[in-house]
Amino acid sequence: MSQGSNFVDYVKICCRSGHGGSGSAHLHRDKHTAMGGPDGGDGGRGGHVIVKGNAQLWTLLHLKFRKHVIAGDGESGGSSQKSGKTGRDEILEVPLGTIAKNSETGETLFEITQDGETRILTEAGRGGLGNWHFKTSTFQTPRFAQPGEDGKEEWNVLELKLLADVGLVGFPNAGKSTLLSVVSAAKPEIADYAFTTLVPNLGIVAYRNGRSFVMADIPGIIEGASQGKGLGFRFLRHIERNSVLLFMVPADTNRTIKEEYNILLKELQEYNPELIHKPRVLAITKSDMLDDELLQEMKKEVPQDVPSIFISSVAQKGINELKDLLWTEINKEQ
Ligand SMILES: Nc1nc2c(ncn2[C@@H]2O[C@H](COP(=O)(O)OP(=O)(O)OP(=O)(O)O)[C@@H](O)[C@H]2O)c(=O)[nH]1
Ligand SMILES: [Mg+2]
Repeated sequence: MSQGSNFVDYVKICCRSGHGGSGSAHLHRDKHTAMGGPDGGDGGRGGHVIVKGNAQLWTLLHLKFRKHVIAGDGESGGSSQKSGKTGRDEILEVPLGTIAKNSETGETLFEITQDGETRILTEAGRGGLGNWHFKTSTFQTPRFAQPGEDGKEEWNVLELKLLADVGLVGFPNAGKSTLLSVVSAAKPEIADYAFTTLVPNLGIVAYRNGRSFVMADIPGIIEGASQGKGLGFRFLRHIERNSVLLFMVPADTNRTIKEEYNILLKELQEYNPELIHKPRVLAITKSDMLDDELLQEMKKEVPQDVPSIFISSVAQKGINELKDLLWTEINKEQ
């Protein structure tokens, strides 16, 4: 995260849910009744730690500094069967696509996919029952009630997989970050060395008539990324959800376009065969480096089984056509 990234995809939070309030052991008493029956109310449940989906959020950044989250305790029950107040819930709002895990066991608890969806992350203690519950025909005056249940304290992890419409797939230096910086307001780091991008960047791409889509710049994958080499492996998981994959091959590759495209495909397939079924577009980047003759040559050797386009982020060539191609593919899928 040292690159000033606006993207946080992992937070670990200590969550404490509230204790349940204790039930009341009150016996009814008024002017006319000296020794009434049991009327102690139930204790209120403690507060849960709750996770709630919010479609307006894109990162977990706002939770980065919340190391401890403490929900309120439930209150004790009162006389006249009055229930104790419920403890205050703590609600953590998260972007869609957030996965909750127990940090100790690594077990996945749930995933938030809908706006407004709520799930309990750390369950609160139940309130204790008041004494009137324990009254029977042979036992008229229970002078005891149930204590409230304890809350829980546990470490949980929230993890976000990018929910982007387009994921950029290419070797380091293919020009992925440059493209993102040209089509969106995102300002990823760009440099002429490999692995400039160490964390994924998100950008919102403005399209015609006020419409937009989300593009994710994913750190470069290299040959063997699916075997765990290079950084790509750690981040490949972010593209599992991207609905369209934009393959990027630089015009100055020392392989042929087809070769490089096929290597990228193979990497993805080895990592997760399902990725192969996602719609794809191929962009040949840095086309400003080609003279007309070379461009015509190379156009003949592009793979025919994928929509493709020559672009130059630097010279702003082919960018609108690329957006058209992507838009068509994004909307085909739905
Ligand atoms: N001539 C030319 N150079 C480009 C173009 N796009 C990117 N570059 C250059 O290519 C180099 C790599 O660009 P990046 O955008 O950082 O590449 P990347 O794919 O994000 O690389 P990693 O983050 O390392 O995976 C930089 O020096 C860019 O200036 C282009 O359209 N034309
Ligand atoms: Mg980059």
